[in-house]
Formats: sequence, C-alpha cells, structure tokens
Amino acid sequence: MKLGRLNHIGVATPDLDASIAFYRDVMGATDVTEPFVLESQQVRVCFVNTPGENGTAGTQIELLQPTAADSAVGKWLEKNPLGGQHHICYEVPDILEAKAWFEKLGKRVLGEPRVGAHGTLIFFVHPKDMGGQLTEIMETPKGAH
Ligand SMILES: CC[C@@H](C(=O)O)C(=O)SCCNC(=O)CCNC(=O)[C@H](O)C(C)(C)COP(=O)(O)OP(=O)(O)OC[C@H]1O[C@@H](n2cnc3c(N)ncnc32)[C@H](O)[C@@H]1OP(=O)(O)O
Ligand SMILES: [Co+2]
Repeated sequence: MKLGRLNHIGVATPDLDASIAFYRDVMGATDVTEPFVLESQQVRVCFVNTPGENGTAGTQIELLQPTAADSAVGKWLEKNPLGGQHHICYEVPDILEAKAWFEKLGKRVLGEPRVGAHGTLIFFVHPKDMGGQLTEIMETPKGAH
C-alpha cells in the first residue's frame, strides 16, 4: 500500500456550534462548511478547511458531535468530556487494496468499507493496533489533487 495525503484530523466535540465559533473566533478560520448529519456514523459533522501552500487546499479538521450517546464518538466523549482529537485520516488510491494490506498485517479493520463524509469509501483500523491512534483510511475522491 502507498500512504497518501493526510486528509483530515477528526476532532470530537460535545457542542458543534460552540466548536465552530471557537475555530472562527479564536483560531481565525475563514472556511468552515455547513454542518450535516451522517446517519451511518451517528454524527453531526462539518469541516474546517485550513489553507495549504500557494492557494492549495490544506488539511481539514473534521468536527464531530455525536447524535447518539452509544455511538463511537458518544462513547469516546463519555471518557473525554471536553472533546479533542479522536482520529486521523489518510487517503489511499484504492480502498480494497488498503483493507487487504492492513488485514494481511494482522490489524483489526473495523467493519466493511462504507461511504464517509467526503462521499468515498472509508474504513477504520483499531487504535490498539495502530500505536494508540484510531486511524481512518479513505479513498481519494475522483478528480481531487
Ligand atoms: C464523519 C464520518 C467519518 C468520516 O467520513 O470521516 C468519520 O470520521 S466517523 C468517526 C466516528 N466513527 C468511528 O470512530 C468508527 C470507528 N470506531 C469504532 O469502531 C470504535 O470507536 C472503537 C475504536 C472500536 C472503540 O469502540 P469500543 O471498543 O466499543 O470502545 P472502548 O471505549 O471500549 O475502547 C476500547 C479501547 O480503545 C480505546 N479507544 C477508543 N476509541 C479511541 C480513539 N478514538 N482513539 C484512541 N483510543 C481509543 C479506548 O480508550 C479503550 O482503551 P482501554 O481503555 O485502554 O481499554
Ligand atoms: Co473522519
């Protein structure tokens, strides 16, 4: 497998609107997308777009508020009530090849690939097999970069 671009850092929050205000008013973010609900992951989500070099797109912060207490993010917030960095997401050119790669290495892939917030297939690899870091792998959107 060839590691691709760092697509986003997932940040969990108990209050998405307060976090948006924080990124705008404290961090100076100028490009924050409209929140939407992704039922398959039980989250309300939006992106803070950070600028890259020479006008290119930088890495995104993905703000996540759980829509259910017993969801992945809901359970994580129970242990981390202030919120904070929840996962990191890398792009790959071929999601099935990447899944086979991690499985061959004996890493726990959490469920089957499903459509994520960017409209392409994603899967997660268990944090205990990844140096403590919950890792999201997403297929690069067609035509991106
Ligand atoms: C917006 C959509 C999408 C996108 O397109 O980008 C997303 O990003 S959705 C993001 C939310 N979805 C997920 O996180 C799905 C994958 N996660 C899971 O399947 C689960 O959260 C999990 C990782 C399997 C953990 O679930 P579970 O085992 O039920 O929870 P525990 O609390 O018992 O945790 C066990 C163990 O793992 C540690 N842990 C849990 N979450 C994380 C984390 N985010 N980062 C690091 N470590 C984590 C937890 O602390 C436990 O450790 P011990 O206490 O040492 O046992
Ligand atoms: Co994510």
